[in-house]
Amino acid sequence: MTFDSATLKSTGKTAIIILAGGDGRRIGGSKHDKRLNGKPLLEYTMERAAFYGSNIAIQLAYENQIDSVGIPQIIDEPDINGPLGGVIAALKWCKIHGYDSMLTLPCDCPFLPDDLLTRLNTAAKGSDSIAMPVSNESLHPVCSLWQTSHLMQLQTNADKGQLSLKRNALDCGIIKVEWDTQTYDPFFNVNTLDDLKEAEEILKRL
Ligand SMILES: Nc1nc2c(ncn2[C@@H]2O[C@H](COP(=O)(O)OP(=O)(O)OP(=O)(O)O)[C@@H](O)[C@H]2O)c(=O)[nH]1
Repeated sequence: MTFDSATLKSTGKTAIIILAGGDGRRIGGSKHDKRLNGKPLLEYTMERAAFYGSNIAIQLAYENQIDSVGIPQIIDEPDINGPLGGVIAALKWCKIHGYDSMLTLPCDCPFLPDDLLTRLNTAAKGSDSIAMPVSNESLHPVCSLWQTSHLMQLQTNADKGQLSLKRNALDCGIIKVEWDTQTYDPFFNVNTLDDLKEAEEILKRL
C-alpha cells in the first residue's frame, strides 16, 4: 500500500488502537482473556479506550485471532514480526480512515491513567515527535501517541530489519511524559501469572 501524503488533508483526528496480537508466552497464551478480578484484561483496556474516545480499533496478528469485540479489526503487516507490524498496519489504517495520529494501548495494562491521552496530546502539540509515557524510569512505547507522518521512517527501518518498537520510536523522535508512581505504577503490565496476582493486590488498594 502506498500513500501520496501531499494529497491527504490533515484532520487533527486521533484513533485509539488496542494492540492485542501478542502470543503471551510468559503467561501461557494470549493475555486478552486472562482474568483479573474475574474480568478479562482486554475489557480493562476497552473501557479505558472508551473513556479516551470513540474511534477505537483492535490490532491483531492474524484474522480471527480473537472473537469479535464489536470494533474494527486491523491485521498486522504480514512480513513484520511483533508489535511494529501492528503499529505500521494501524498507521496505514489511520491514513485511509482520515486520522492524523493514534494512541496505542496494550491489552495487558489494566490501570492506565485517566489523563493519558490529554497529557500526550498536550506534549505532542505542534511537534512531529511521538509522545511517550515514562514511569519508574521506563519508557512505554506501546502506550504512545504516534503520528501518521512516522509511517515512512518506520517502514524504512522495518525493511532494514529494525523491529524494536522502542528503537523505532527513538529514531522518529520522542517527547517523554512522566507519570507519578507513588501509589502504584499506572503502566503496570501483566506478563506472568505472578503479575496477575500483583495486579489483584493493586486493585484492592484502588
Ligand atoms: N498486534 C500485535 N500486538 C502485539 C504483538 N506482540 C505483542 N502485542 C501486544 O503488545 C502488548 C505487549 O505485549 P508483550 O508483552 O510485549 O508480548 P506478548 O506476546 O503479549 O507476551 P510474551 O509472549 O510473553 O512476550 C500486548 O497488548 C500484546 O497483545 C504483535 O505481534 N501484534
